[in-house]
Amino acid sequence: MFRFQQLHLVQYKNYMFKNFEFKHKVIGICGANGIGKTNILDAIWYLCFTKSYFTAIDGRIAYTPNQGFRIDGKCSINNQAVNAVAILRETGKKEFSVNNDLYTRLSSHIGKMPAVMVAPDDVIIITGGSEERRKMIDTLICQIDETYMQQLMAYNKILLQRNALLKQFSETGFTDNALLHIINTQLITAGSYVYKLRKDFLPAYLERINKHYQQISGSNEQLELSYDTPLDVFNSKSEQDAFELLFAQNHSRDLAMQRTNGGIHKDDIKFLLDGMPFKQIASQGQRKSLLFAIRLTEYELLQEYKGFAPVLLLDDVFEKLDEQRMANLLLDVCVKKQGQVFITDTHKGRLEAHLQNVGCDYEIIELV
Ligand SMILES: Nc1ncnc2c1ncn2[C@@H]1O[C@H](COP(=O)(O)OP(=O)(O)OP(=O)(O)O)[C@@H](O)[C@H]1O
Repeated sequence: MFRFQQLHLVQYKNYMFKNFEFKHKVIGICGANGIGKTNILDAIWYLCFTKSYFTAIDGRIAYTPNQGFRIDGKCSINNQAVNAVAILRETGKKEFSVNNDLYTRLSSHIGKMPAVMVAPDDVIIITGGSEERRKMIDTLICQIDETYMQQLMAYNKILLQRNALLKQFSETGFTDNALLHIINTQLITAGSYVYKLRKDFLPAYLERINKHYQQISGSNEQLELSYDTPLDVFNSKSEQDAFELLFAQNHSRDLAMQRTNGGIHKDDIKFLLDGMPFKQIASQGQRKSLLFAIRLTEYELLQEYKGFAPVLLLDDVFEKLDEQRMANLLLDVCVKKQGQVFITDTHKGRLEAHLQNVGCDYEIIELV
């Protein structure tokens, strides 16, 4: 079991200095727009992922006009006390420690404190570009497989180097094929691992999303989800061979365009509804149902791989679904599922009524 008991914020967004205690399984956080509800969820996310869910640049997090912040979280994971501390020093230096052990590599923390967020802007996963869906897959698999994360980081770094090299070839008018071969080999080694895991992992993941979608939407809509990768053309080959063939096929194009046209950085997930692209024909409600289906699947998979439930962070979800669907979902996540749930809403009465209705063990934090 993974539970937060305390969260202490110093100069984190709108909190100059604030302490929160959590004693229950479900924590409802309510208050007016802009009061800082989401910022609490974000601070929890920060402790789980060593970065903010909403703010890409750490320097923008500190309570304006100060610099630097600190988040202290006390939790228990399978009855072990865990004290996670994230600090951004005024110099811009970032430190992260668990039980006073300072990480030398922040990435080693990923997966130790699993979490799932549902936030209003997340429908971008469905409506946005392919990078949003790759981020969705990677956030999940990185929490499950540490090597995947390392290989993915290596791939992204080498990809930048390869693109810079292609540019340099064009500028100097000289193509160093020997050097390109070396960098291709490095890229293929890292990429093959990521490709293999995506290929092994995604079919069952997508099937589960589909199952959850049918349950949430209460319909028999024909939703099709598939892993879409340029490496597919060589599917019968090993991952390594597929990559080599793809690079060989794209060789002249890569040189002409000065960038790498094929690889796992072009992967996508295709969502089709009744044979049509989901984002083109789905209603708001259908998009929201799919988003919940995605997050519930992530939750379940993390629970299975970790042996304990992740923390679930639900930001402003009441606007997302109709009353009955919301009630069903809350019953599922607040009662049937094991993990701790943080849920924000502007209306205290509505939030409390929902939590009372499902009969869960809850507390309300009212921000004023
Ligand atoms: N670096 C910062 N310094 C000071 N205040 C900040 C900083 N970053 C964000 N804020 C403040 O945090 C507030 C937004 O907080 P948050 O998003 O948590 O609100 P919320 O209660 O979730 O609102 P809503 O109900 O509208 O979603 C804003 O008032 C914003 O000005």
